[in-house]
Amino acid sequence: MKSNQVSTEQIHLFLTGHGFPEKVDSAVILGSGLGDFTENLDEPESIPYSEIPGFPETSVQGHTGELFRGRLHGKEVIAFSGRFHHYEGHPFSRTVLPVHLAHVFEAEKLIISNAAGAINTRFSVGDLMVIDDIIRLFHGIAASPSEPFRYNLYPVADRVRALAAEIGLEVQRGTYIYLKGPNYESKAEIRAFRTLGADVVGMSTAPELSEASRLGIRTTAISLVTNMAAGVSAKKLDHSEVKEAAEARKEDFARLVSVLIEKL
Ligand SMILES: O=P(O)(O)O[C@@H]1C[C@H](O)[C@@H](CO)O1
Ligand code: HPA
Repeated sequence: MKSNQVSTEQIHLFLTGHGFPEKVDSAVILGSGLGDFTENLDEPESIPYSEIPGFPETSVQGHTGELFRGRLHGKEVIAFSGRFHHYEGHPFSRTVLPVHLAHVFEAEKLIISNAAGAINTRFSVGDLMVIDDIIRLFHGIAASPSEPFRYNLYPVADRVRALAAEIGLEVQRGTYIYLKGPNYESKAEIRAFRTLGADVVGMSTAPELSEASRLGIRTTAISLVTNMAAGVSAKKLDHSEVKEAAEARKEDFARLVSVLIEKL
């Protein structure tokens, strides 16, 4: 597994030489605007992506580009504050670098998060949703032709919702449709996606999920609804909504991830 000729094992060696543990319990990939989760880590340390050999930089607003380590409930955690999107020009092999690192750190759990637009009219801005199925359109991810798209969401969404309920949080469950982006969808596309059964739409997560499943990492994926998708509300879409919605729900998002790290 190479990124810019630096293997994930070499990156692991670099990080353990800079205070990171050999192994972690959980790895968390933080979606747009969700980087403040790292404020909840005990004894946090971080390294900017720009200082890690083989790490690309992030170019999307709301992704700081920093790798954190710390502890939560006494468990070792690494958190990627910033991910690599295919639409930024990264090949799929690079979009899954955080997943490869979770693997070399032998993470028992991976929690993937993202900002998403709601297609389901029963959803609202600020809703948290556990992904229980994925639709991909137009963009293959598998390394070789006709390889099936694999993903294995662990555990079942009901368990995530039950744990959320224990801390007084209501969490939706539903299907995430993956679009390459970077532009938002048209109203007609959103209507079409609704008929296909999609509940939210976003531009990440599916490649990471696929790779995590291939590597056998138990993975849970959470969307934060940052806006109603095109045409679902009359409001004009703007990336600033992503930041605002994430800011408004950052504590609840952190509580949810925290209980998943503790009890899943
Ligand atoms: O990294 P995520 O999936 O959270 O980022 C979403 C998709 C786009 O990059 C951006 C849309 O504004 O947020
Ligand atoms: O409406 C959206 N569409 C696609 N990706 C998104 N990420 C946040 N909101 C959206």
